[in-house]
Amino acid sequence: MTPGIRPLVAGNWKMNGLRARLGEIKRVADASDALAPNCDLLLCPPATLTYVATTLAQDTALCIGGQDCHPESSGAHTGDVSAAMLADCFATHVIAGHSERRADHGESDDLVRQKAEAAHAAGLIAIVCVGETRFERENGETIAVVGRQLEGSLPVGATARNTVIAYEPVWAIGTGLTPSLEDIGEVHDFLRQRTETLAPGMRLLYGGSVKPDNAGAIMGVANVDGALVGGASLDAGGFLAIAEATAQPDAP
Ligand SMILES: O=C[C@H](O)COP(=O)(O)O
Repeated sequence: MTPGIRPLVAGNWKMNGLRARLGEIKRVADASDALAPNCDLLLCPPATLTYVATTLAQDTALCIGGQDCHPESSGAHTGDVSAAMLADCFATHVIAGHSERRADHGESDDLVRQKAEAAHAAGLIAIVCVGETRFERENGETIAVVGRQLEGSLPVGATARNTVIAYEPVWAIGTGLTPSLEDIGEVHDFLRQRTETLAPGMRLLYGGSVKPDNAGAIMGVANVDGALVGGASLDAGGFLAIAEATAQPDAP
C-alpha cells in the first residue's frame, strides 16, 4: 500500500456472467457501504449487463465499469461499445489494454492510449493495463516491456483522478501463479517512479491470480494500491474477502 492513496479493488468478469449471476453484483453492492470508508469497489461485468448492474448498484458505494471501449464515441463499428455508451449506462470506469484484448484483438499501445483518452472524454476513469509474458520475464525483459507499454499507453492528460494503472503479468492471469512479492514490488516501484512526476498519487493495481488467501500479502507490498481481480470476482464472497484484505482503516 501507499500511504495517502485510497485503495481500489476492481473485478473484471471478462466474458462471463448471464443475468442469473446478477445476484452477486447485488451482494457486493449491499456490502459496499460498509467498506466505503476504507476502499473503493468496482465491478466490470460484460457489456450486456452494464445497465442493469448500475441499477443494482445505484445509491451504493459500488462502481460499475466496462471492460473495453472503442476510441471513437459513435460510428460504423459493428459490435463495439464506446466510452460514451458506457457513461450513458452510468458506468464510471473502463479497462483499456487488458492483455486479453492486446492478444485476442492485436491492440497496440497507441490504440490503448486512444481508448483511455476516449474514456476521459466521456468522463470515465481509465484503467490501463500493462504486463509481461512468461517469455519476456524469463528473458529479463519485464521492466523494459512494462516501461514501453506504459509510455505508449498512458493517455495524454492522465492524472491520479482519471487514470489507474494495472500491472498484470500475462503468465499470472488465470493460472494460480503469482510473481514473488519482491518481483511485484520491483515493478510497482518502477511504475511509481515513472508516474510520480507526471501524475502524483496515481493508483497502481496488481492483477493476476489474486485470491482471498494471497490478497493480504500482495496488498502489503509497497506501491500496490489495490487489485484487478478476474476469476475470484465472479463470486461476491471471494471478491468481498479480497476487498476486506485490501481495505485500509485510514484510507483518504
Ligand atoms: O483482469 C483481471 C486479470 O486478468 C486477472 O485475472 P485472474 O484473477 O483470473 O487471474
